[in-house]
Amino acid sequence: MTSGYAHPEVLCETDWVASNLKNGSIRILEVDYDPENAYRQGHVPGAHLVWWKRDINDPVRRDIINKQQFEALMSRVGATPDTELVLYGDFNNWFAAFAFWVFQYYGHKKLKIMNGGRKKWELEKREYTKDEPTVQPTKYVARPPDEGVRAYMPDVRRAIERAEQTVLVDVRSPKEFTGEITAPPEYPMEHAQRGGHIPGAKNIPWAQAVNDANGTFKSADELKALYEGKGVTPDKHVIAYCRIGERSSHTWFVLKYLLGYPSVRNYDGSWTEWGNMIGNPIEK
Ligand SMILES: O=S(=O)([O-])[S-]
Repeated sequence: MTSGYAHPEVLCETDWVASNLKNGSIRILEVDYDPENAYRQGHVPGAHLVWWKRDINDPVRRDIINKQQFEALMSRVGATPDTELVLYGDFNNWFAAFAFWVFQYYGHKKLKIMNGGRKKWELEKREYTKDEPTVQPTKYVARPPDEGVRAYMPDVRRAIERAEQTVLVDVRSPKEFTGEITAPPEYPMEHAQRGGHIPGAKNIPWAQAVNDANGTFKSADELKALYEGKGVTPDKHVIAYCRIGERSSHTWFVLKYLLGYPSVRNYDGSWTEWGNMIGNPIEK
């Protein structure tokens, strides 16, 4: 169900994907945390693999891919700036939402997330294949980055000073928020140097926006109650953050597209940058 969302066009249902698979009008990308236990076990027919660690994150610079790397990725999957890309993945679309944010940043606007991701496709026992698609590489030229979707450390400093106008949303687990642990509990990620959170941030874990049973997004009314109940209202500028900006991409997507908040940015430097910078104020 996509009704009630501010921008339902950025979501598609599994039925819609299944019926458009064969006509070649869409390009499907599976974005995984762990391809060995996801894409390589079988995927939606025609889906290309995007592995967050290799394809959308630069391990040397410890940053998102640069414009040239983005163009190379789009070229590899045979996309042009006009290609409609459907993203889905493991872990309730955690990494698919991260790809959505990175692709938006580099100006690719024709994007949809398949509601429910791998989980729902599997639950519905739909067709899977292990065959990897082959396509003719394209020459993709990205648009200039859209800085309107990204927040940087100075933006966060300003947000702390202007708390009546801007709200920071920490989407990590409560234990990361309080500083008891310094990496997501479920997965072997690198740890930040210090524990805690950015002063004044509200803790709303990202997965609260998802129905655990099938990985789909909660209804617009449920999402509204969740965020507005914690003071994250559409009249404020919102900055979402997590450890390195992946889970917070999911919350960015929910607030910007499903609820239609006018001013939402993802701080991908996130806790790893803020907390590791000695001198930055923190709370526990
Ligand atoms: O999602 S994450 O960047 O916090 S690992």
